[in-house]
Amino acid sequence: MKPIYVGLLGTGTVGGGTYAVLKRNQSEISRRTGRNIEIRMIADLDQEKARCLTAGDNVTITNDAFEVARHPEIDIVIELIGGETVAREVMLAAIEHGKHVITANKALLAKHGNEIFAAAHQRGVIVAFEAAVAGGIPIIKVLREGLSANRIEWIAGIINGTSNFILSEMHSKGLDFSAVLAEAQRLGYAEADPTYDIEGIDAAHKITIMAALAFGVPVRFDQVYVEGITRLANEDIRYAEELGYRIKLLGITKRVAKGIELRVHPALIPVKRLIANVEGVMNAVIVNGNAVGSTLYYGAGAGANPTASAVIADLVDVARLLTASPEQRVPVLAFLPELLSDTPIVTMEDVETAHYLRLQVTDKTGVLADVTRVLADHGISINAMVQKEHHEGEDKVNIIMLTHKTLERQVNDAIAKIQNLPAMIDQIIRIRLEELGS
Ligand SMILES: NC(=O)C1=CN([C@@H]2O[C@H](COP(=O)(O)OP(=O)(O)OC[C@H]3O[C@@H](n4cnc5c(N)ncnc54)[C@H](O)[C@@H]3O)[C@@H](O)[C@H]2O)C=CC1
Ligand SMILES: N[C@@H](CC=O)C(=O)O
Ligand code: NA
Repeated sequence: MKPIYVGLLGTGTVGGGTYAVLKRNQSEISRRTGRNIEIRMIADLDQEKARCLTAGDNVTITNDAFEVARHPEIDIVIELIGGETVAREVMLAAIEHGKHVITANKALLAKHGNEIFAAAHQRGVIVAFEAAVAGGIPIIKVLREGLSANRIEWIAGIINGTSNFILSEMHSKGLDFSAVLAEAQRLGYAEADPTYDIEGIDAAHKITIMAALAFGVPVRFDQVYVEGITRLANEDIRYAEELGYRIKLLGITKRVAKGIELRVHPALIPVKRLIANVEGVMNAVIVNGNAVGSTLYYGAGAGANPTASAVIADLVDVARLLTASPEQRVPVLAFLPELLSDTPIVTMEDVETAHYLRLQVTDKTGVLADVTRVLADHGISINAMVQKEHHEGEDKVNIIMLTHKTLERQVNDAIAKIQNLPAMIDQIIRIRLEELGS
């Protein structure tokens, strides 16, 4: 039987890994698909890089991604160039030319997914994107197929390898933020613009995609609440630890009475939870369904080989479905496109969580009474409180409070009031706390 011909766009970290893993595991993969899958054309602006990678293999190399996307011989196009402009145009061009498309580009799907999915549906081709969320963890497969018996209640995940790597190194080695980021970049984990990683934007892209699959809603990146790890201080990581918590950057989406929560922010998690102990570039995602309960998925969230594993799993899936009619395929967002719902995303002010608050105050009597009065006035009850001893010669103390679950709006109002008390020395630090129990 004729091999399946693939066009590969981009031979960087993921593209290079995809080429190498496909070559290495070719015979094993053919035993699964019954057909050979051959990368026949490659486009990269840096053609030399592509030549080194293919080392004399029978592959046509070009710097024009559109030439590959439109080529009549190509059955499947894999987009691994990143970005949102050319990537969007080339994906749409490939779809228009009847190619099935595979991408690892979460930014593209979170922002332009609705357009791309609609174009693919109309043309009857597949859009596959396992590598776009949580790297090598097959979480898209889980949400689309494995848990399809469930009404998904919530998802919480460590879904950015770079920021988890940074937090882990800061925590375990006390290393400086920028040195760790440079190492993550060297290892190929970080995005082309690493602010996407450290400011939570990449995690927001991924939670947007997971929310769409979990709840059967369109992708709505513009409505995610996003807060990164750049304002986290080492002392908060230390104080959290003393209280039995670890700080992680979480992507969370949850079904609540008013709609769907969709948020990314650092959070304290009890150290006893497995997910609190996920370190380095590893990712982990908890999916809670109303039949299965909580399930946990763990694996490498970034890097050449783990991401290639996900890209090639998509290749195998598409290869198996090439002869199936569109109605026989699993819907791209897990629910039938005509049955997607318009459940609203709730604003952050309407989200209810517990909080860690660190107040930096002048060490004098009456301060604590003033603070607790404001909290009580706002209906905020305190779960635990610690006063950290001040350093010699300093007039400042840190008061750490853990609150019970409270509406974000109430906490915002209370923080604003407390911030104005004369004893306050610095900005109040607030980090949300997630128990992540079942
Ligand atoms: N690096 C990782 O661990 C992961 C990356 N991703 C995603 O995979 C995609 C690729 O990421 P990386 O491989 O890390 O990037 P990269 O920067 O290492 O590679 C991109 C490649 O595309 C080429 N390229 C850029 N624009 C092009 C154009 N217009 N035409 C032809 N070639 C072009 C570049 O020359 C480069 O070789 C991105 O969307 C990224 O978000 C997803 C999961 C993990
Ligand atoms: N930059 C991303 C790469 C994978 O999606 C990350 O660090 O997780
Ligand atoms: Na994945």
